[in-house]
Amino acid sequence: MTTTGEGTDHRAPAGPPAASADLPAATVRRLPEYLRALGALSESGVETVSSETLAAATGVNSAMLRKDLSQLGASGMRGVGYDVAALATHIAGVLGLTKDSRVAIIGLGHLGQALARYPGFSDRGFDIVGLFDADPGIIGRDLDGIRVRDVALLARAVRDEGINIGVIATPGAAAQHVADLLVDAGVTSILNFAPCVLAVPQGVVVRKVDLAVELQILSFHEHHKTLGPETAQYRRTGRQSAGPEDRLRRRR
Ligand SMILES: NC(=O)c1ccc[n+]([C@@H]2O[C@H](COP(=O)([O-])OP(=O)(O)OC[C@H]3O[C@@H](n4cnc5c(N)ncnc54)[C@H](O)[C@@H]3O)[C@@H](O)[C@H]2O)c1
Repeated sequence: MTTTGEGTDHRAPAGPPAASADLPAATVRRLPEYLRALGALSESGVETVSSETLAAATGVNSAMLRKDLSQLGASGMRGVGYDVAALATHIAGVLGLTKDSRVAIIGLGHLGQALARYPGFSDRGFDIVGLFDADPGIIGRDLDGIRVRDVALLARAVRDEGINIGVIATPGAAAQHVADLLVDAGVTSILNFAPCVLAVPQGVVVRKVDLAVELQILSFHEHHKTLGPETAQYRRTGRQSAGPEDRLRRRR
């Protein structure tokens, strides 16, 4: 048996998670990271892992990781650690990854084609089964064995082929129309890359991905790291104090 980490303190969870639908959103956001780290450990032949090692592999502190896992129903046992395979199965169950998802990408331009060709989705149980576009110059193209179809055929494909996740990679102006097509066909999970807010009925979950927003957040941290602690008041109140402005002017 291979174990990583000293001072192990938890074992694999037993039984189904209690009320996983009520998990805090922040915990849910961390679960895929735990799963990824557990997958890497498993591939290296590691069978048990301490909370400290798993926390280090996922970039969270170990107290938070233990709290997250206890909310999933993980029980702890000193000196044993988490069973890697059992914990991975448990988290996959909470995330609903026990059956493969069937994904359609709509909009096969620069981004859509990159997503369609990325092999990492199927490794994690997301099978890309449908590619749809509105441009006759793109419809009919073969992308790694999948033919791009006319978006007019989307609704029928959703019903006939069990597509349950739609990925929107069209320009913003077309995104709401595409979302409407997906929802009308019965899709209740949408990943939206277009820079717009989608209106969807209750019960439909939309996750928005915006790398520009992530870059802006990075920029914020970089900016305030450079300016130092004087900016704390600005961060708290939104009012610019004289200090950072002066320092900025000195740097220009
Ligand atoms: N979220 C992010 O981080 C991120 C990053 C890059 C791009 N984007 C966004 O992703 C989207 C795609 O970007 P891109 O660079 O690939 O654009 P692109 O112009 O290269 O591709 C867009 C594709 O959508 C297709 N399309 C247009 N209307 C359609 C419709 N009604 N139905 C089906 N297909 C339709 C076009 O024919 C084209 O193939 C844009 O909205 C862009 O702003 C987001």
